[in-house]
Parts: sequence; C-alpha cells; structure tokens
Amino acid sequence: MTEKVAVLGAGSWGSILANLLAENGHDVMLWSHKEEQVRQLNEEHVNPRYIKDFTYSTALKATSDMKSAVAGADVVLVVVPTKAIREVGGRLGQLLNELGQKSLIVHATKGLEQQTYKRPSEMLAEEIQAENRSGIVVLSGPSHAEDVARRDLTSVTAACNDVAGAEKVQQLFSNDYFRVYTNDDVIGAEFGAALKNIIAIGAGIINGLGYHDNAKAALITRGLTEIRRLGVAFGANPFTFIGLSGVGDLIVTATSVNSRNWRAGNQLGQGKSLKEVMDDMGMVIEGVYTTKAAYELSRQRNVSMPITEAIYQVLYEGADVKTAINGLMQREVTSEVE
Ligand SMILES: NC(=O)C1=CN([C@@H]2O[C@H](COP(=O)(O)OP(=O)(O)OC[C@H]3O[C@@H](n4cnc5c(N)ncnc54)[C@H](O)[C@@H]3O)[C@@H](O)[C@H]2O)C=CC1
Ligand SMILES: O=C(CO)COP(=O)(O)O
Repeated sequence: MTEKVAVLGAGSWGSILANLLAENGHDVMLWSHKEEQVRQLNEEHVNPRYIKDFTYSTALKATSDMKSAVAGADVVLVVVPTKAIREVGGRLGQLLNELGQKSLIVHATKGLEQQTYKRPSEMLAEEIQAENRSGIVVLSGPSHAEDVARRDLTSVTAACNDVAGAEKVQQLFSNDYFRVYTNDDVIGAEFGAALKNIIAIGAGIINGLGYHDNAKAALITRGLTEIRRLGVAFGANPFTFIGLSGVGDLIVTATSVNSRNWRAGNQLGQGKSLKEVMDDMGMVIEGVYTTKAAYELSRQRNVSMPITEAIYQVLYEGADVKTAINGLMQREVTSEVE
C-alpha cells in the first residue's frame, strides 16, 4: 500500500532513507532547512555535500516548507542530529496540532540530549502532543547510508512499545536489500544506537595509533559490556544488545571507514586535535556529544564505564591518548562477567 511519508532532515541518512522509501513506491516529501539543497535534490537529483556520486530517484521530491511536507503524511520520519531534535520535533508538534493531524512518528537519530540525557523518542514525546501521534518508532541498526545507497544488503530494527507501530515501519521500509526486524525494547534500541558511537571513536583512535585486530576486538567486546550496563540500568532488555541495534551497529561503526565516528577517532589517534577533526568532517559526529552525556550519566547512576571515561578524558580534558590507553590496560584486573 502506498503511504504518504514526510522525511525531516536531508543529510546522509535522511536523504538515503527518503530515496529508499520513494523507490519502495511511497509518496515521499523530503524536508530540508537549506534552499540550495532542496533545489539540487529537485532539479539535479543529487545531494553532493552528503552522498557523493549518487543520483536520487526522480520520484523523490524535496521542500523547504515543513508544513507542506507534513500535511496529510501518514508517517513522519525524523532524521536530524540529536542536538536538532528539540527544534525540529517542536515545529513538527506545532504543525501536526495546527493541521489537526495524527501521524506515526519514526526517528533514526542516534544520541542522548546534553544535560537531560533524554533519548530521542523521549524528546519527541515531549514535543509532540499524544493526540497528534499514533506511536513513536525507533529505526536503528548497522546501516551506513553509503552502503544503503549502493543497495548493499542491510538489516535493521524497528523498535516500538506497540508492536503495530513497529510492524508498520517494517512493511514500509523492507525490500529485497533492506530487511527490517521488529523489537519492543525502545530503551535498549536507543541506548545501543547512542552509545556505540563512543566505542567507534575509540576503535578509530586505536587504528590511528597503529594497533591491530586483537585490540579492536577487545575494545568492541568490552565496549559492548559498558553499553549493556548503562542500558540495563535504565530498564533495557539485555538481549537487545546482542541484536542489530546493539552489537550489530557497534560492529559496523567500529570497523568501517564510512563511520564518521570511527574516522574522527582515527584522526585523533593520528594526532589531530578534536577541533580540527570536527571542522573537517562537515557532518555530525554524534559520539563526541554522546561521550559527555554518557560519562555524566554513568557517574550519576554509578555504572562502571571505563572506556567511555577514558574517551571523555581524551575529548574533554585534553588527556593524551596513549596515557589514556595505558590507564585502561593497567587498571586492577577483574572478572569478565559482572
Ligand atoms: N549517516 C548514516 O549512515 C547514519 C546516520 N544515523 C543517524 O542519523 C542522524 C542524522 O545523521 P546524518 O544524516 O548522517 O547527519 P548529516 O550530518 O549527514 O546531516 C544532518 C542533516 O540535518 C540537518 N540539520 C542539522 N540541524 C538542523 C536543524 N536545526 N534543523 C533542520 N535540519 C537540521 C543538516 O542540515 C543536515 O541536512 C544522526 O543521529 C546519525 O547518528 C543513523 C544511521 C546511519
Ligand atoms: O550509525 C551509523 C551506522 O549504523 C552511522 O555511524 P556514523 O555516524 O559514525 O557514520
């Protein structure tokens, strides 16, 4: 069945998900706050700042008018960086209210809000009144936009408290190269998504310093332990962390040159400053912000996250990366299972 879908956010991921939905036969309107990007998408079917050498479907339409994108949409997919969720979600909430409309809200954002430590679905629930949303679904998993653009085989999770919402998203997105599973653990899906970016920065650092496979495997495995600990402290199902939105996303992000978080870490490991790395990337590096939120949260909740703490010290306290790694390796030895 053809659905009317609004996609808010036209960066790497929003534009490629919008393209996938258009190719799946849905009536898709992609909203961007940048006029030039809208022009390029509508007239030349390109989005060169984000996904190079890719031609978007001619069925995909873009607009800079959020109201016209959202009006009549059965589904609204929000794909902006975490720091823009309040602003975009707030405008969306107002518009849905003005339009007297109820839509299924989906988001694909991976992070935690600074200071409040809220997950994206919590922010959206606060910004959009209950009568204007039929559910909030998290779309997450190992899915670099670059791979989806070239139709590489991809599997992700649609997580929603209400299985009907997750199943609707499963139907909407699934095709022969993009397979969606459902899950009812929204907390686990969002913690997995946000926290893997911290470990991906760590994996990049290790690569940049010249360490090899053993070091990467150790970091990923012990990183997953930290992710699970914090998620479970907030009520997540521990099994979610061995699924696509947990270890799946951790593997892809912590091992791929497509990952902005991994690339940022790699450049830090090679000796660049955080400022240089962030200025050069031109796209969001969510893990930089999530490291701060997760570090503060782990202290507040008394959850042991030594890798996150070491990365926090490197990013925010100017610690030397090699000293931070030595500190991690020389901590008092402990049991693996706790
Ligand atoms: N790129 C990828 O492969 C994937 C990204 N994600 C997640 O999706 C989210 C978005 O990431 P990307 O698309 O990669 O980021 P990006 O940096 O490529 O693009 C972000 C987009 O959001 C727009 N934006 C920023 N602030 C805005 C605001 N206040 N109002 C309106 N638009 C605003 C930017 O103009 C840009 O178009 C992140 O949380 C990321 O972790 C999730 C899965 C895959
Ligand atoms: O979440 C992602 C892939 O699943 C994208 O990761 P990066 O933001 O590090 O590119």
